[in-house]
Amino acid sequence: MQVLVPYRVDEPKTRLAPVLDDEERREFSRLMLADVLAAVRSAGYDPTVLSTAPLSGGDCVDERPLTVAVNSHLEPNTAVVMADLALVTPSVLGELFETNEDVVLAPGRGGGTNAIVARHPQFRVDYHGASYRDHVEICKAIGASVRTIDSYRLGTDIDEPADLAEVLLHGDGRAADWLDDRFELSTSNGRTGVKRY
Ligand SMILES: Nc1nc2c(ncn2[C@@H]2O[C@H](COP(=O)(O)OP(=O)(O)OP(=O)(O)O)[C@@H](O)[C@H]2O)c(=O)[nH]1
Ligand SMILES: C[C@H](OP(=O)(O)O)C(=O)O
Repeated sequence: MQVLVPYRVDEPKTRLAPVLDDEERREFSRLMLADVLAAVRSAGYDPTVLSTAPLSGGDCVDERPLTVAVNSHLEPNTAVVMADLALVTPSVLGELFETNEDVVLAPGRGGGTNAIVARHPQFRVDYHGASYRDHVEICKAIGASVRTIDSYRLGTDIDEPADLAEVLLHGDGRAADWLDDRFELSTSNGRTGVKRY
């Protein structure tokens, strides 16, 4: 199975700008990418980074917007795993990859789709907005069987400052180490967040 990991090189993780400056967002997003790639490899698969610009040898560079780029590299039996899943582990990826349905969806909080396995030849992605709902509708339209994976680790994409608390609480990769050197948990305002040391 082909495993694509989309990655936007320019201006990564803009929604983290309230707490991380430009250089920090670049560093942190690269470390999340590295953690995701390591987990895919440990699960027994060879990931391809679908990147908007060259990163290191072996990437597939495609400057077009996310949906167009992914669809043009979809072939039956392709997984798409986002690069901002800082909590992902080989075992949850194994659960995702070792399925049989035509399309397997791992929803993210807020309506997105954090990971997909697409085995049906007519399936196409449609990211942004409530893409999980859109992907279910696409499956209905093409008559594809669907399974939704209920997973905290696959469901936690790191988009907003509040998500960083999840990394401090449950991460153990390079991104979590990097964050742990700079931030600590803050429990003073109700919901657990992060604050700089
Ligand atoms: N190849 C490619 N990957 C993308 C593109 N836009 C986002 N991604 C990747 O898709 C995944 C999910 O991205 P989002 O969380 O929607 O956006 P983001 O760019 O990471 O962060 P924000 O700027 O805060 O929206 C991440 O792995 C991104 O690196 C794109 O246009 N092309
Ligand atoms: C790409 C997008 O990611 P989000 O903006 O939900 O993190 C989606 O999953 O449709």
